[in-house]
Amino acid sequence: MAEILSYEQVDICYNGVPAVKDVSFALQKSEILVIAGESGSGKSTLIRAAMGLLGKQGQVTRGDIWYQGRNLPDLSRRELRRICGAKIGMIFQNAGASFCPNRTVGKQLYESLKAHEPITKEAFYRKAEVQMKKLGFSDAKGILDSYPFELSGGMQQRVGIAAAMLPEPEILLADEPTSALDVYIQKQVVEELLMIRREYGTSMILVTHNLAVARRMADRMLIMKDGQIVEQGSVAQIFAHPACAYTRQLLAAVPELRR
Ligand SMILES: Nc1ncnc2c1ncn2[C@@H]1O[C@H](COP(=O)(O)OP(=O)(O)OP(=O)(O)O)[C@@H](O)[C@H]1O
Repeated sequence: MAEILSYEQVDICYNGVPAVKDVSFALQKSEILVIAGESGSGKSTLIRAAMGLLGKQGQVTRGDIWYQGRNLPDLSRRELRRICGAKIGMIFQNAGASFCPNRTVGKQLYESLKAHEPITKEAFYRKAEVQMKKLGFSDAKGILDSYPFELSGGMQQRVGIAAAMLPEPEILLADEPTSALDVYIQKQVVEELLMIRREYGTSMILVTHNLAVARRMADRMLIMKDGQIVEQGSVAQIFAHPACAYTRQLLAAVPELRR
């Protein structure tokens, strides 16, 4: 397998206070890597660092994050903008909440794709409909012609994820994409993400508290505590034979992902 994104001995601080300490791991091509661990352990910080989204207080103070031979923390804002979105997409807990209320979903997705690649409106609608159908949307045209308020929260989230896939990024970084959703919609979002990997071979890092989601989706898992990786391994190995006491504690109560 080929490494597509690689963290090497990364330290990250906010206002000089360490949040991530000496973290090394690599994401392989087409792999789904789940990062789990208690609140405040540094999971979101790790993936935000790749996108240059640590804010004014946050800084990678040591180590490298390699993508296509380039160390992401060393890139200028302009260089990073060319990679983020187009090559590395990111989705958040409320991916759908960023839609503007008074323009149709299609218009907004067209504008955001146009920022990454030159494309006519007609070509955009053709592409978006094909892509959304691939991801399990039965009425892609109806959704594109809707205003955001006409879609349920769960549908907005699913469309937000489809939107992140429009430029066909190689990597998708997902920060708690299911945590604001009821279990039924959670399952649809999980299936959508798995379909993305099947259809496009996208590599993913998924941050989640939800170990049922982790079990359904992950090839490999990293367990974080206090800014450090305390355990990593295949999902089968982590669930069947957790080596670390903290991992055993985390796994003690895993709800099933219901239909
Ligand atoms: N903008 C910020 N300014 C200062 N400290 C921050 C900032 N963002 C995060 N931190 C701190 O960095 C540490 C790691 O936070 P982070 O959000 O990465 O953890 P997490 O594991 O993703 O938590 P959660 O599961 O609750 O989202 C925490 O101690 C947090 O308080």
